Amino acid sequence: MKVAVIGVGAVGSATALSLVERGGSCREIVLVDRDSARADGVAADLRYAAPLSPVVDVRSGGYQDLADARIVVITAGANEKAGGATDRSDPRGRLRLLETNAKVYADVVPQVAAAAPQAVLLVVTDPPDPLADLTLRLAGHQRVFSTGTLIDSLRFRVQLADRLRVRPRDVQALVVGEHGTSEVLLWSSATVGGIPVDELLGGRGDSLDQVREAVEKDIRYANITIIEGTGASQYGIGAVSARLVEAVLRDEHAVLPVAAHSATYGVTLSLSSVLGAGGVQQMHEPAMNAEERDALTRSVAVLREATERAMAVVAA
Ligand SMILES: NC(=O)c1ccc[n+]([C@@H]2O[C@H](COP(=O)([O-])OP(=O)(O)OC[C@H]3O[C@@H](n4cnc5c(N)ncnc54)[C@H](O)[C@@H]3O)[C@@H](O)[C@H]2O)c1
Repeated sequence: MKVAVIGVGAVGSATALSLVERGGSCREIVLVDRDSARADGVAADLRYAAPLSPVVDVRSGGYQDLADARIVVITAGANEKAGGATDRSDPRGRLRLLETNAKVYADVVPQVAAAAPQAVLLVVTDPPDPLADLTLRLAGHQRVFSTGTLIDSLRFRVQLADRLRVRPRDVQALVVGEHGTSEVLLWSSATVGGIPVDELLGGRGDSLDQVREAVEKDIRYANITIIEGTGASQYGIGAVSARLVEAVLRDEHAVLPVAAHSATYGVTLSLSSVLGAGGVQQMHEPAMNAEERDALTRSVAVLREATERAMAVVAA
């Protein structure tokens, strides 16, 4: 099975490495970048690592090489550092990249859709949710989803696990809404072993308000913390993207907080989504208290406005 990655910068190359190392789900990886020398270099580097993994061929190519790809992962575009989106006090966050990256998508998506008309399209570029709505429009089909808040939900689980001294795999906790500053952390349904996390945190004598504030800040701005150290957040999202590719190729019906267009809300947002062949097959609303529901309504309003701006860039 063929997988393509468009944009072979920090995130695209980390995604390709994770695809090679996870192994088994794809047989061929094609890397495409407008900087073809970069795609050639990353493909050559990875090809020499591939013999250590289950059989996979890695090569660079052009859009013509996307024929028969089952899924195309799009990471092309400016990142937060290049796009000046690294100010924690700026509520726009990743939305600052919207105009720049909508123009990149206007170039990339029609070429992808023409070369691989049956492929599922996974949007990774920031801001991923409005760009996924734009991709729906540009590709002319519904097999589009974004990485959404899976990365934020993993960060939430890791932060809670650290504080509770349990392994992150055993923490059930979701972030929904926008992958961005308006995202909503669902504290009311976060559990460990069936026990609400609030109860466990309270039992440790910690001030719940203080813990919440610290955790929310760490998660909402985790990208900036990473970028301050390395210039680009890449390994976490690379692993997330490879995991999502696997869920689609294996038709897993995996339940994950990824984003797809919701007819109910009229935008692409993350809820509890069922992922398999063809992309997101069902979306369900996790349990929320009134405060969380209000926050989700605000997040949807942010996404609606951003999606309109993305469409306007392409219409102009
Ligand atoms: N969804 C998430 O959770 C998440 C996490 C981290 C980063 N990101 C986003 O992923 C994107 C990529 O980040 P990065 O750090 O890899 O950036 P990068 O600058 O390292 O790489 C971007 C690549 O895209 C290529 N590119 C640009 N325009 C292109 C076009 N028209 N056609 C083909 N290729 C093109 C560039 O040549 C470059 O190699 C950014 O928007 C970043 O903010 C998203």
